[in-house]
Amino acid sequence: MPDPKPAPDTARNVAATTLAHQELGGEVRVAGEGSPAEWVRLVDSCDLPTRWGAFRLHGFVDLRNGQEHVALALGDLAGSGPVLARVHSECLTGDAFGSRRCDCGAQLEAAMERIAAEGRGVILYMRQEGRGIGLLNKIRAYHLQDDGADTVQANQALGFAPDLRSYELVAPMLARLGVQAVRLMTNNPRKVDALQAAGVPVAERLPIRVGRNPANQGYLDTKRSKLGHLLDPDAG
Ligand SMILES: Nc1nc2c(ncn2[C@@H]2O[C@H](COP(=O)(O)OP(=O)(O)OP(=O)(O)O)[C@@H](O)[C@H]2O)c(=O)[nH]1
Repeated sequence: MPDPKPAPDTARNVAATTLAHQELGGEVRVAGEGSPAEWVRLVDSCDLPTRWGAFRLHGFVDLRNGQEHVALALGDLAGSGPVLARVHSECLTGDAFGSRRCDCGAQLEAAMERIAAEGRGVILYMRQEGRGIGLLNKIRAYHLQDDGADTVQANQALGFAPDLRSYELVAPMLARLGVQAVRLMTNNPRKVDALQAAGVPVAERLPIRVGRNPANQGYLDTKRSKLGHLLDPDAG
């Protein structure tokens, strides 16, 4: 039997790691104080050779809570013209384990491949697992979906909104990398609106319809019908 579920407001995945604690020193700010540009710090960068190309990996910390985020970059981001970009939300099950319950892993790989082919672009990998409810709550949500709930109903049954993500750190992270405007790979119009509202010029939205399979048909149909994703049911 699973352990009893904690109250939703204690369940957010915001625990600081050891490295983040070192970086934070005495600087932890209370949420809402200052501006997004002050909340995020670029800690360090390194080369990251990958299957698709030689990326640079940039590590950021959110000074409000110690949450760590990364950017995978290729080419001259500060050069002229909007940068091919993806703002990807963490999905351990899809990105690392090859889960077929969602389309996340296929989208991440497709984005890296497109950026490598173009020779310029960036992926912000935001640690907002499970649309912000965290990994263990996503497992609870999957359990409910095993029993018949859809992805929105499962979040709601656990006491969460369907989507808890925020995009306020995207603008300062991109600015730190020299990006002035993006061509955004996404099927999610709410993400485009959220980025524009946060001060990120989105010059173009590029669909990224990959990874449909028999195990995620219902999930993708719910994203289209309840969450507003621009997904053609017959798209590959
Ligand atoms: N709570 C919850 N989160 C999920 C589920 N399936 C995937 N996720 C999370 O959803 C996030 C990805 O959301 P999506 O809606 O696929 O993508 P999006 O980023 O809004 O839109 P795209 O840019 O088109 O991919 C990741 O954080 C995943 O961990 C689920 O059934 N329940």
